[in-house]
Amino acid sequence: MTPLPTSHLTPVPTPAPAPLLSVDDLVVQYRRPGAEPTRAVAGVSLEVRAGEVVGLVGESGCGKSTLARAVCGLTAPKEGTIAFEGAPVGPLGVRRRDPGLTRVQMVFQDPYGSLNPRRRIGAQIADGIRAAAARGDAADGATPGDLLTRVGLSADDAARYPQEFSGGQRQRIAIARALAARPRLLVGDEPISALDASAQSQVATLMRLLAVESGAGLLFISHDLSVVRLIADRIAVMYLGRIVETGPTAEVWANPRHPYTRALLAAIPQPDGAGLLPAELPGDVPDPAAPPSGCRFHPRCPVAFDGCDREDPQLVAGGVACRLYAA
Ligand SMILES: Nc1ncnc2c1ncn2[C@@H]1O[C@H](COP(=O)(O)OP(=O)(O)OP(=O)(O)O)[C@@H](O)[C@H]1O
Repeated sequence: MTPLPTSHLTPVPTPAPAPLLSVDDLVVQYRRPGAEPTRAVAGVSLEVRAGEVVGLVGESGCGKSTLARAVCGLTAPKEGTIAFEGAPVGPLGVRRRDPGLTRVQMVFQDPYGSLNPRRRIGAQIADGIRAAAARGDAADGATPGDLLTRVGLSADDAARYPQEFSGGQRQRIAIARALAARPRLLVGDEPISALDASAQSQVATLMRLLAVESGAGLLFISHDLSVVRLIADRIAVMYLGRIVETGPTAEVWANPRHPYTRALLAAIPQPDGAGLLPAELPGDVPDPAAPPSGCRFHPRCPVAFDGCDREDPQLVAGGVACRLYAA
């Protein structure tokens, strides 16, 4: 049979690559005996693409760490899905035994607690190299010494112990250890908040540089918006278990829309002592075990209006969950 001519066929467009991380309607809850469950993450959807840095910001208690821990398989979700490179990740028990889990690496807040004080740092970094090999990732030949050099330390430091280093240096070691596992996604959970001011932007910039250079995505959690502005391509603002605004960093910075985002920006100290915007944020984040009715932010919102205590605004396509912007 004569084959059909194919030259007239319209080329099939190449589909956009699946996001590296895709979180859909995620709920994570904690249970305490005799108390209402705490929904620390109460329906979050979020994507991170390869080579992209997403900054997750919000006050203490908003659920940022809980979200990060769920993404890394350290906390089981109650509802919703987490997909990695297009494939849903399984329940926690399965994930713990899955060497593929090491494709996601986390850098924690506490540079003193996250490294084993009794082991030389070279040996701890070598664990990461072995983890990548165990899941069958082609080795790039990097040694612990090479990785230490990449984070600005010396190859000779591999023979030393964590307590011989400053907080900023330890965080660099933690980053080298995470990178050793050749992650596709790096998650930084407040990785700079325990560091002194001079080390903060250096460590944040280093994380961005190394993640992007290796084609990995970076989910960078911080309550320091000025640092997030420096390194993130996209910002997601979290309040009481929900994402309330998301968008390209420059856009959110130039035109913050959610009253909570505006208040966070207003709180950034400026050289002249004034905030960026004339807004203020009264009170604290409420207890997630008993969230306010309607919009969770309404009791603290400077522009709440009739109905905000009843209607719960969803994150719309424009990237903001606030009735001020409802169609
Ligand atoms: N193990 C736990 N058991 C019970 N409640 C918890 C637990 N961990 C966190 N929570 C609660 O869940 C909510 C969200 O906490 P989470 O640490 O995720 O927030 P966060 O935004 O990362 O804050 P921080 O920056 O202070 O870590 C808080 O109300 C917190 O008290």
